[in-house]
Amino acid sequence: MDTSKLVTDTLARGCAWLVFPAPLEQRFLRDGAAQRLLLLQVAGLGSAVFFAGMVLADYFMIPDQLSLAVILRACVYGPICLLGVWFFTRYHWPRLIEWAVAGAGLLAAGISIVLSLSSGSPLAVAHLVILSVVVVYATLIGRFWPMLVMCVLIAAGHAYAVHQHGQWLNGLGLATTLLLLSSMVFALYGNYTLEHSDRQVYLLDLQESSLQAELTAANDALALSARTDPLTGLANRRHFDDFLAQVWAHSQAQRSSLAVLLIDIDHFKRYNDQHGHQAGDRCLCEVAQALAGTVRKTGDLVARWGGEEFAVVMSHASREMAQVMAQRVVDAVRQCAAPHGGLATTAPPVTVSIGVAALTPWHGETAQALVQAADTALYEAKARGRDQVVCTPREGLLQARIKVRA
Ligand SMILES: Nc1nc2c(ncn2[C@@H]2O[C@H](COP(=O)(O)OP(=O)(O)OP(=O)(O)O)[C@@H](O)[C@H]2O)c(=O)[nH]1
Repeated sequence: MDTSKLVTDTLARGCAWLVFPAPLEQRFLRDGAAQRLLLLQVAGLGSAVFFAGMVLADYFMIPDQLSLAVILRACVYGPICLLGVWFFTRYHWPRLIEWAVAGAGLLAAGISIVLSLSSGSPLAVAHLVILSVVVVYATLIGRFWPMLVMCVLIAAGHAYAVHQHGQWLNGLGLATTLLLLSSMVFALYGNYTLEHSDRQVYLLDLQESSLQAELTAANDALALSARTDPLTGLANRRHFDDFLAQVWAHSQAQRSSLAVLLIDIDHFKRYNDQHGHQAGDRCLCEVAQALAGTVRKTGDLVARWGGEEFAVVMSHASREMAQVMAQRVVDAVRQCAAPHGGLATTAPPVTVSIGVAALTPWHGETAQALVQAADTALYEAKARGRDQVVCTPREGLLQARIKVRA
């Protein structure tokens, strides 16, 4: 299934369970991985500092266990947290890192429960409020499902601790229980809402970028078809005109020579009459291929001029270079697989006649005049018996003629 359909379906279905179909979920994790990692790195380092700072609460509430608290906070939780941050910075496991956040929360809560249970202080039960702080801190950054599991386990640990303290449903035990449960409900609700909107926004972004990509592809295809001849796949007349105008301007600025070749298939009407229009189309394609295979220099363009005529623009090409290229085209077409067969004198191969014109453009001349000159040369090639190249006069002479015409 393609991504854009998957995204549309998922948007329509909604993501109430905070999980996308597998390929989308993988992409969601991958795309958000760098940002999540940064957040969790900062939060992980912050939690090591924050949890060490909790030693102040230990000092006031369970002074008899202060040294154990320092050991557990500074020598157990802190290093494990730093190790986790190092591990996930080195190994990018976006799914596991979310569960590691829950693991860190559970470790912090576990340490608080151990400290509370091992203390004989009258405030040992009140010390369990730290669990609410742990829950809020973790759910601010964690993903919903790992946080839900963490909350359930912390709630069970808390219930066990107040039960051990003998304050199940009374006094401070009840107060810390209510505080913990309400913190969990609010924190999880906020967490769910945030993750839900996070996912929704991700889907909408994805949908927009895939629509954008489709639009760009459609525009590109449209632009390509607007300048391509559908039968031969060569550039069409419009593209030829635009390209010639560009090369002309460039050659004028650079004072370099350019050439135009006009190519016409000989006796093509007879070919059509003999073999039918479809075979004529195939023949046009073969000639087009022969042309494209011969004129391959970047900066040159082969186009279908219209009907059975083709045209070539050669940038940075002198009259002599263009003449050599035209002769190669004549040979290539003669060798291509299309047998003429329509006329005894030209059978077996299909042949072309070519008119060549080349000059260095000066002000006052136009590209159209150059094409006109190539057309006149083509006419002459036909008149001289076809299957040949005729070049316009040398540059100076051609320039003079073009000026006279203009
Ligand atoms: N099959 C096919 N034939 C085409 C296409 N476009 C033009 N033609 C045919 O090309 C032929 C051109 O004929 P003419 O202009 O008389 O030229 P010619 O028979 O090639 O004769 P010379 O150019 O003088 O050698 C016509 O029969 C057109 O129908 C096309 O797209 N496909």
